[in-house]
Amino acid sequence: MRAQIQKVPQIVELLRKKSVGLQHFKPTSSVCVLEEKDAVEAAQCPYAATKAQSLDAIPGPTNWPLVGSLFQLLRKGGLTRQHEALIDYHKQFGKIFRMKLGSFESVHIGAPCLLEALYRKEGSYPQRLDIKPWKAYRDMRNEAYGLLILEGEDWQRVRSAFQHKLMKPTEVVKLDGKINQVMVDFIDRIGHINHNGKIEDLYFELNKWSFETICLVLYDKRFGLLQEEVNEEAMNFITAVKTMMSTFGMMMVTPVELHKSLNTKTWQDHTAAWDSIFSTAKVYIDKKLKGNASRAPDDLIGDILHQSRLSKKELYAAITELQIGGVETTANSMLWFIFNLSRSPRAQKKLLQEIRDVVPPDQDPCGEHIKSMPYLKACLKESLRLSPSIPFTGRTLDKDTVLGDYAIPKGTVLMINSHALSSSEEYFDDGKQFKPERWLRKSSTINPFAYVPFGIGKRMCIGRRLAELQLQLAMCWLIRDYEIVPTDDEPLEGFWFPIENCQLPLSRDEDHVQLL
Ligand code: HEM
Repeated sequence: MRAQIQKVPQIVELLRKKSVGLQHFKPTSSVCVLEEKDAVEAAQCPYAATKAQSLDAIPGPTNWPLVGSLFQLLRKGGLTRQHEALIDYHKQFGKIFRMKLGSFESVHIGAPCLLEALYRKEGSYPQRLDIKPWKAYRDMRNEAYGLLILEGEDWQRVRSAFQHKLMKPTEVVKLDGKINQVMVDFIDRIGHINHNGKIEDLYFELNKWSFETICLVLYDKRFGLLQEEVNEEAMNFITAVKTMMSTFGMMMVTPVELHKSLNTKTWQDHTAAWDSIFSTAKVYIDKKLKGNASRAPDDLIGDILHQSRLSKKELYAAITELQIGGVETTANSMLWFIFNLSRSPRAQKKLLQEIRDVVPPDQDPCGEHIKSMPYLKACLKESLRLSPSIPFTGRTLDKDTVLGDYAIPKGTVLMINSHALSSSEEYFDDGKQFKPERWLRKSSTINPFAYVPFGIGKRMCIGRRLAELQLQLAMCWLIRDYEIVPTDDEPLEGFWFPIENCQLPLSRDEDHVQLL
């Protein structure tokens, strides 16, 4: 099956199957969670302005009428290279700068100290930035909002319904069986689809893997995406998610009302995609609601449906957004995890040793094993630091707030530039290098506010623990059977935003193929 897919970094790895000695060659971006403990231990923000200046005093790039810095950003490579432009702007304007892109104005922060100040002043219902295109669709179709776009007490109500089951490690670990069910198929598929060590589009395969996993967790439904013949319903579903994701960026920087009133192609595609997503999701959520009397121990969503007082409409929106939140982010993180290990044979060897020490050869890796694998955790952390799949998150200030030297008024959108923070040599020694050991040092000097791949505070990623378990288990399965070897040492071009209709067949590079 061939499909259209986003552009992927030029990653080509050679995977050698250790068990049979056959040569397999396969081709190919938490907050992490700032743990409460870390936050407490973190140094207090060293500065708070005695005499704060106004918002207008914050430096920033060109601000032309109507377009702001849009053309400048386009010249720097456009939305797909935004993360690099942000690093450049921080170098040019300092830890805080102000930028306008079309109608979207924001203040960018790129210093742990400013992030800490923001974290400590966080209210009960932190707001992210408004995703207007999503809200416009829901309002038009009279659908509810989910966690990604909800605000205030409604957000907290829905968040609490999911928080316990999704953020508690002892609950999430119960999902290892479902994750492994999909992994068995994924490993099998890799074995089948690599031809002379070449897999045409690993990123697409990883998207199908993450899609299949999150759907099994949320809807208890296997879509068969990793089978030879993928059914139409599944393809339509995955295509709709991709179309929805690839059409909303444009409507973030140009008024969505305009798109709606002119019925632009972007708006039409966006709404058609949401229609398709909702209609499919509703079928499976309804099935779960009907058959919810007897639940398996790993039926996380069944338990939530049973216990929560959310309306059906709220459940549709919340579960659909969990799915949206979990596909691309996890696939992208896995791709980068593979890539980073491909360029660090030493780390890979150490990781293989840890896996062999902990997982008996006749057993599948499971959640319990992961608990005894500090090196695996460090490798994932380091990969997310170097290559976070989401380069920034946002907050809309719900009160006037002093950050550093500036008094920033209520309503201002703040962008937390997590990628700029975690890739900075200022906060990470040898910051451009993949060094998992940095996370294992006894006396670590890493500022926890410099590493936030899953966001921060009350609004941080609710799928973090599930994603981490999924990524760690997947890497165990892969490393146990394969050696990941880079076939080139070309510098990478990272990406974070979907590019439509871009197929990137990865070709075998004879110079770099490593033969057994
Ligand atoms: C490696 C994978 C993932 C990464 C890097 C990631 C990253 C993020 C980030 C940066 C945020 C914004 C947090 C903030 O503003 O402070 C977020 C929010 C969110 N994520 Fe994830 N995520 C991942 C996986 C998942 C998964 C698997 C799910 C679903 C189970 C998910 C669901 C969500 C939801 C619903 C939110 C909004 C939470 C709220 O506002 O209450 N994410 N994620």
